[in-house]
Amino acid sequence: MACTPRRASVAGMEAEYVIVGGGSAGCVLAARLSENPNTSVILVEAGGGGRDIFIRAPALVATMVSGRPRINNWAFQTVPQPGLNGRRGFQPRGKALGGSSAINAMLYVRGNPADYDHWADLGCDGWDWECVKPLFLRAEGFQGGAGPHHGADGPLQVRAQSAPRKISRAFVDACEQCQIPRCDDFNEGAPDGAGLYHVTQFHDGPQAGERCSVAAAYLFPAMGRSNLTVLTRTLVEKVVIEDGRATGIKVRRKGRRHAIRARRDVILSAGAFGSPQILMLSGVGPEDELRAHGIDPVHVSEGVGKNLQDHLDHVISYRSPRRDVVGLNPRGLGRLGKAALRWRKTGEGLFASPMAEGGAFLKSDPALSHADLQIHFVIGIVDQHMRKLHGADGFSAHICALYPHSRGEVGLSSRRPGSPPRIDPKFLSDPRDVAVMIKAARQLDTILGAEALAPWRGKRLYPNDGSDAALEADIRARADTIYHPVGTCRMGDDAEVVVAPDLRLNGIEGLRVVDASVMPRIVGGNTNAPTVMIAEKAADMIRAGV
Ligand SMILES: Cc1cc2nc3c(=O)[nH]c(=O)nc-3n(C[C@H](O)[C@H](O)[C@H](O)COP(=O)(O)OP(=O)(O)OC[C@H]3O[C@@H](n4cnc5c(N)ncnc54)[C@H](O)[C@@H]3O)c2cc1C
Repeated sequence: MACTPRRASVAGMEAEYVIVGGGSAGCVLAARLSENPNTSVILVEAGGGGRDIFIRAPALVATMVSGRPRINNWAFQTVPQPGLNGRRGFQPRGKALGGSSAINAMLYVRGNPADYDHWADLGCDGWDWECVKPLFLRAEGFQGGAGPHHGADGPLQVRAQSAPRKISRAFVDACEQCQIPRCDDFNEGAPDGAGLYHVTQFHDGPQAGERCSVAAAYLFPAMGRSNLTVLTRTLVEKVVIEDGRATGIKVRRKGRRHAIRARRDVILSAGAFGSPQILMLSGVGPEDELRAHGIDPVHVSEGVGKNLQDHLDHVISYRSPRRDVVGLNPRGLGRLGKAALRWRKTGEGLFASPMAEGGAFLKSDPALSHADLQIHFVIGIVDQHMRKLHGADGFSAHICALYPHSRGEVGLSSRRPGSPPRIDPKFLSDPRDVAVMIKAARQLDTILGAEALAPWRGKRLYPNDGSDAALEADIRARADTIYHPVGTCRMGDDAEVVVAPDLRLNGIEGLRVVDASVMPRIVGGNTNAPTVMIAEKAADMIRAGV
């Protein structure tokens, strides 16, 4: 396996393509570009190898997300959010090969076809649904076989959950009792209704039951190629730009600085926080932000770091008298222990669960043309991203507004590479988002109060009287991200965009951004599959010389 070279020196390394960040997008690019034996690729990742048990065992996601301790997680914080009573939000991000797909909930959702048509309307030629749908299908290895809405031969293994808990089915029944129709597949056209999520999990071969991170899907099978070098535990500090052209990167590895040259392109795939941060550290970004940190502008691009969009999420939790849910108490931990042993033998059972088993797409207003809210139904109590632990057995349901109007930004907290970016989502800064979240919280309340969930319902955490004022207060006191930051290197064709629809950086040769940061507008669903699609399309364009 040609992973981190043991003896070869990093100094003096060069390749045609140098990819920064081995996350969802970076792994797709490294694998696709190195399919051509006549080209060479170096992939540089700050985190580790992405193969440990925390990543492979789906249920262990709970130990990574909280960032306490930091396992494969950058565990960023936002600046205080006035919309959230001045609280700092928490922003987990994957730090390992696989990136955030190594610590995510594995939910496979593409969003609404109309989202991509809207991208095209925003000046992203070639990114409408008709153009991108085949790329989703090419990426997918669906257990249920190929069909009009699924691909079966792609690297990303996708399956229906093998053994969802009874309570998740009861959640779907509860939705039906609230006139939300049943939906068997959220990826058959526009998602609408309640059902069980499909997951990016191996269904085939010796890894069956393990998480299928994008590294496991695309990169690991390609690591034997002699034209692909993968450097882990290597921090990219900046892009080197000479005479208006990106010629390579500066990295820090084992305490030493090195330069790596790119003969053709440097490709930034460091995610919605990492990519704008690296651009700014390289002198590319808003002039005031650069000068405030003593960085001489190499190229002023006011859009870098702007347009941050994320799904703000409100969660309601109940204790449960039943034992067929997850609880962090001696009996619950005993059940998890048994489930771990079963999973090791069979790849099945509670340890294979994404925890967020059930879901729904619904409308905050019946007059809307499509769903603008999404629910994640979780089989245990989740409070503050698992940073506040409860011993009781229980369940939680999250609801988020899919199309927020608030726009935030990413900047620098320091000019020192390795320091965290300044993240300001500006949650609820647009009052329209407050109104939608109040409606969302009320709908979730009604669903969780439905008859189907009665056997599981115990005492509710954080009860309120259900008035607008009480719901708003609860949202401002507790809501936070559901982990979908995008948009900070926006693609499009107007003067403020960071990248053109070919994902080349406007104003600098030989530099592209390929990751969730290029989305001009957040999609109405989870963001991993869309990011994989973006990287598949980027690989096509790069190979075609676009
Ligand atoms: C807890 C959590 C749960 C989620 N659940 C889901 C889900 O169930 N379904 C879904 O579809 N989406 C989910 N998401 C979102 C989804 O995983 C992300 O949108 C997607 O992975 C983003 O891909 P990316 O390539 O843009 O960035 P990432 O995958 O985050 O990759 C960026 C990579 O760059 C590396 N990097 C950053 N800076 C540097 C640097 N300076 N030098 C070197 N390397 C660097 C990082 O370590 C990382 O590996 C979740 C995310 C999180 C955090």
